[in-house]
Amino acid sequence: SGVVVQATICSDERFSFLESPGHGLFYINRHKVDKEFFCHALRLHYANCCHLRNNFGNNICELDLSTVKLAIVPGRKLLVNRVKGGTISPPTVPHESKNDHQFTFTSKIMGIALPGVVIFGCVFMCPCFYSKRKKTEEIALPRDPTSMDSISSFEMSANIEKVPGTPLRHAPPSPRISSSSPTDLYRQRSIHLNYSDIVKATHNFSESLVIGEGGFGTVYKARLRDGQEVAIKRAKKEHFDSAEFDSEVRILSKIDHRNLVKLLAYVDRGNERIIITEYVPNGTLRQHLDGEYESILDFNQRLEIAIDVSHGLTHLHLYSEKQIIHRDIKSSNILLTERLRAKVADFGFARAGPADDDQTHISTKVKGTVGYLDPEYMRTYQLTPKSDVYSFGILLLEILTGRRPVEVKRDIEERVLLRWASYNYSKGNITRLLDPQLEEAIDAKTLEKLFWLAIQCAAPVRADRPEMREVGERLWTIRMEYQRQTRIA
Ligand SMILES: Nc1ncnc2c1ncn2[C@@H]1O[C@H](COP(=O)(O)OP(=O)(O)OP(=O)(O)O)[C@@H](O)[C@H]1O
Repeated sequence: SGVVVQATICSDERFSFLESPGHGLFYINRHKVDKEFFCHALRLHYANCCHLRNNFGNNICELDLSTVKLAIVPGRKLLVNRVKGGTISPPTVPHESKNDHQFTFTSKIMGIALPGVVIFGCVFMCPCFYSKRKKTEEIALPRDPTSMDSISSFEMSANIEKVPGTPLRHAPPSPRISSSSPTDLYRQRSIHLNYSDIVKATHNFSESLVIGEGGFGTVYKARLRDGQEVAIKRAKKEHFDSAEFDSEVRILSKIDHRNLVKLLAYVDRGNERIIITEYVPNGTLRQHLDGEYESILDFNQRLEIAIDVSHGLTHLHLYSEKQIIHRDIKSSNILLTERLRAKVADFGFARAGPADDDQTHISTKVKGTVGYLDPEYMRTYQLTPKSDVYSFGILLLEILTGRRPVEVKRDIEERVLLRWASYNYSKGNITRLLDPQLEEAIDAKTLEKLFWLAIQCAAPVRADRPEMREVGERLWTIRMEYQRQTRIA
């Protein structure tokens, strides 16, 4: 006598429930789950702009958008736990067959445009895209202790002998520590700091030294006793028990590359989680593209920035001790030096790639920023370095057009950058795509190669995306050709 209602929504997950008076059965992908889990997952999909037909689930889960909408404002971070742990089957992933590589030009464009249409539909239909909010919010399903993500976090922390336990995960908060006991101090590259040094350097975390506010904390600019300028990121209390702080520290401590922001030290004790990195003085790429600085980035500078980012990512993917996937490549995470060279920042979502050579991917919860998230990763929960390549494709489009991945105030057909760029590329309207702030006339062939590269990077299927190293090489060649042309002209 119950009524079965079902809907297929984004990420290929099938939700169904049977409700009869005083009783309910809830399923995700035909696996029985409890109501709380069901509703949490449904809210997540709703928040992620899936269109739920006939108000599916609204009566039982009270899908009040105001509780979740803030998590998916375009350009903000999104954190999604995967549904797994034996109760729910992971989606099957299409094999990277030969056919995957045999798209014709038109089908590629179509393939790229279609997810754009989906995003576009979301932008159009989902009121959450219209809400504005400064701070990042996260939403997460209850953490599953058997998930690979939590296991690898645990294993990684066991490997870092210098990282003390994070007391807040295991014990009630202890009072703020201002001593210089060795446990509250992590020394890296000869920087010796303790909590009181940091309090001094930041004038007791003075508002006047704040240079930024991110999802996980406030960033201060400070000068150390030896005169060195540093950025000090102080984690927010509510994020103390998150894995992001540990992740950022672990990853940063192992890498040293001129296109990646360097970790200098960190303090991890009591209520404080503080990361000290090199200070990169010239703002973010997004601020430059938004015209917040006096001069507009010229075309050559933009190419150099793209090359720098590709080199930083190639280092993470290929040459660091462990393969690292950044997972949050976006223009506001690219910091610029005085000479306008780029450094990739914010490793809060970074994680190690597959440990085994035979493994093609890791299965993990989806993290990243809306607008930059690899659709295949979102659908399958399989993370590979190609997810960074996807985000890089969107970033390259930003660099060329000056636009953000999603701009809700634009006309409908222009709201989703990838879709708009793919459409115009396929019609041969390439010069239309170029940032109008650029005063130089750029050769159409150069632009075509660049847009094609960006569109390929942001292909919906990872098999169609180039490796990051190849991306860097192609950018390098395009820049050489461009410079040769400008010298001749
Ligand atoms: N090393 C640094 N040097 C100079 N400025 C920095 C540095 N690190 C961060 N900032 C500034 O602080 C801001 C906040 O950085 P943070 O990495 O905490 O967050 P975010 O990436 O902007 O936001 P979110 O966490 O939501 O992605 C940056 O946008 C940048 O302006």
